[in-house]
Order: sequence, then C-alpha cells, then structure tokens
Amino acid sequence: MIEGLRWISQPCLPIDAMAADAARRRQDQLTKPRGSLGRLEEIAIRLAGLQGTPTPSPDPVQILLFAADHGVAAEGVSAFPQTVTNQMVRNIAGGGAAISVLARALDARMEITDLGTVEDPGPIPNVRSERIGAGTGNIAREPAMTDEQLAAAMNAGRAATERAVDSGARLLICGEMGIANTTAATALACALLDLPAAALVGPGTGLDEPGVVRKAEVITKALAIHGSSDRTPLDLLARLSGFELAAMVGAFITAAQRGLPVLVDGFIVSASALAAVRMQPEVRDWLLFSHGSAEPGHRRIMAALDADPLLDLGLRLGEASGAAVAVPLLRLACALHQQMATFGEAGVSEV
Ligand SMILES: O=C(O)c1ccc[n+]([C@@H]2O[C@H](COP(=O)([O-])O)[C@@H](O)[C@H]2O)c1
Ligand SMILES: Cc1cc2nc[nH]c2cc1C
Repeated sequence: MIEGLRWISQPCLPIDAMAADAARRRQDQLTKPRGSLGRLEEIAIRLAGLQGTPTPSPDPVQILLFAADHGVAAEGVSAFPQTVTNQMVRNIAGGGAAISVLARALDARMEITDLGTVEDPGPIPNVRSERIGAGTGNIAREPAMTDEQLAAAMNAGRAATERAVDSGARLLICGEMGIANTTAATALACALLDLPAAALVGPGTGLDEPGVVRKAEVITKALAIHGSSDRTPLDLLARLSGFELAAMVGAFITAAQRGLPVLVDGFIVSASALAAVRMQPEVRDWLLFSHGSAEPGHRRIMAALDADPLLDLGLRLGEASGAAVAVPLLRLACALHQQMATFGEAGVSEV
C-alpha cells in the first residue's frame, strides 16, 4: 500500500437498516396507493437508511469541484485547448459557469480546488490552490502521476470531504473541470472493466467522428502501456487517470467511511466512482446516481455499477451540473416523505 493511503482499507459505515425499514413502513402508510411515487419513495427510503434518520434531507448540500489538466491533451483528444481549464476555473469561481448558477439557485455550498492546471494562475478568489503538478503526464507515453502525486490527490479529496462532514453537510456532490479528462476517464474505465477503447470512447466536449477515432487510438496506446489486468485499481488510477479523478476517488471512499451520501454526476465522476467501488466495494451503498450522460461509455459504467440514474437529459457538461439538477428531486422526495398525511391521520380508507 502506498504510504499515506492506508486509510483506503478502513471500513465503510454500515447502512441503518432499521431507519430504512421505518421509512419504508411510513411510505406504505402515506395517502397514496403503495409504490405510486415510484423512485421518489426509493430515494427517501435510501436517504433515511444512509442518514440514519426518519427525517432524511439532502440539505445542506456540499459541492466539491476539482480542476486539473491532462498531459494527454497534447495528443489532440479534445475539441478545446487546455487553457480552457484555467479559464473555466475563473468563470466557475466568478459565478458565470453553469454550476455557479445551479449552486446559487440551489443554495448549495461549493468549494473549488485547483489540483494542477498547466499554468499556475496565482491566487483566485474562492479557489483553493492545492497544486500537485502542472497537469499530469501524457498517458499515451508515461504514467499520469507518481504514487506520491496519487496520494496527494486522493488525500486532497479526503480532506475536502472531511471538511464537508465536519461542517454538517448531508449530501456530497463532486464535480470536475479538466480539458481531456474524458480521455483519462475512458482509459481508466476500460482498464477497470477490461474493455477495449472502442467500447467506451466518445466525443467528450465535441470531437468529430475522425477525432473520436484518433482519441480511441490514443486510449488504446495508453491501455497497452498501463492497462495490464494484473494491476490493482489503485495502480491503474495512478497511471491512467488525473488529479481530479483521483481526488474524487478519495472523496467517495471517505464519504462512505464517514457516512455521507453521495450524488454522482456524469461520465468522469462515474469513472471515479467505479474506481472507488473497486477499491472498497461497500462504497457502492453510499452512491446515488443523478443522470445518464450523453457520453456513450457512461452506460457501460452504470451497468458495471448496477446503477440506474434518475434523469436522462442528454447532459454532457460535467462541473457537477447533472448532479445539481437532480437535487430538487431529492428535496421533493424528502418533503413528500415527511409532510404527507398517513391514511390514519387524513381519515382516508386504506382498502
Ligand atoms: O460529465 C460528463 O458526462 C462530461 C462529458 C463530456 C465532457 N465533460 C466535460 O468536458 C471536459 C472534458 O472533455 P474533453 O473532450 O476535453 O475530454 C471536462 O471539463 C468535463 O467536465 C463532461
Ligand atoms: C467551455 C467549457 C466548459 C466546461 N465545463 C466543464 N467542461 C467544460 C469544457 C468546456 C470547453
């Protein structure tokens, strides 16, 4: 085990089965035909079990946004230049990005961390600088990061999650910003799922068809160098991912160990969730899935995690935007659970 990452094997908290059972019984007494609120019932029951309470709620919601650059961008695998990562960090912090608007509209807390964009932008208001390097290595030629960098990234995600728990957050959302990170996420997921690049590759920010073919070749090369099936998920994470992906793996494992439910965003976040579950299978219990990304490989990752995301809106933005959009559903599911009258209270006949 890598020095500084021994905490990965600490157990996750168990789910409170009594709280979940009580929530299920309450759902069956509310003034509606049994099961008629479908997955909204499921959400309230799961949150009750995860939070260990008869009054589940996603609030306060904590969004952790991790940004980093990727050496593999040099292979022309993104429709956008690498400088956009830094520019978008400024935009997110300045309030103009989609997630900035969504976080404001939801009244959610958001913490933004620069884990290593290509150029150090210097201090930016509302951005934590925890730079691990000037982007990762180009995975088509070398490992993305060293073991020390992996530990730094995962520990940054862990520390951010600890801060969230300590400040009373009841739902964790992780998001990412990193030009070329769909290449890293695809390579990581292919290695973890033992699938070829062609099974998961997609346009990311908007590559054309020939671009996607080139991207698949780059991923195939990276998998040939690093993707050997006898490598551990931790080793694959170091070799094929990125600082923001590794931070999210650290965040998810920590959330499960500290008892904080997670609402998973799109393609890149799901690749991190898959890696976290491979390292610690009990993490799966703590994950709710917000939306199906338009990135085609997302479906394969969802299938591997036995996940059925709540929404299907054709989103492919990242930045935690899809998870943010699903928060109102969780709020409404919890409001219904808490505020609806029971058959007894309302004097409505049950049969
Ligand atoms: O989350 C998704 O499903 C998603 C799908 C495609 C692209 N993205 C975002 O787009 C960026 C990566 O795309 P690319 O083409 O540069 O690899 C990165 O900043 C992600 O947040 C995100
Ligand atoms: C503009 C832009 C915004 C993003 N947000 C997340 N990924 C992104 C990629 C681009 C290119």
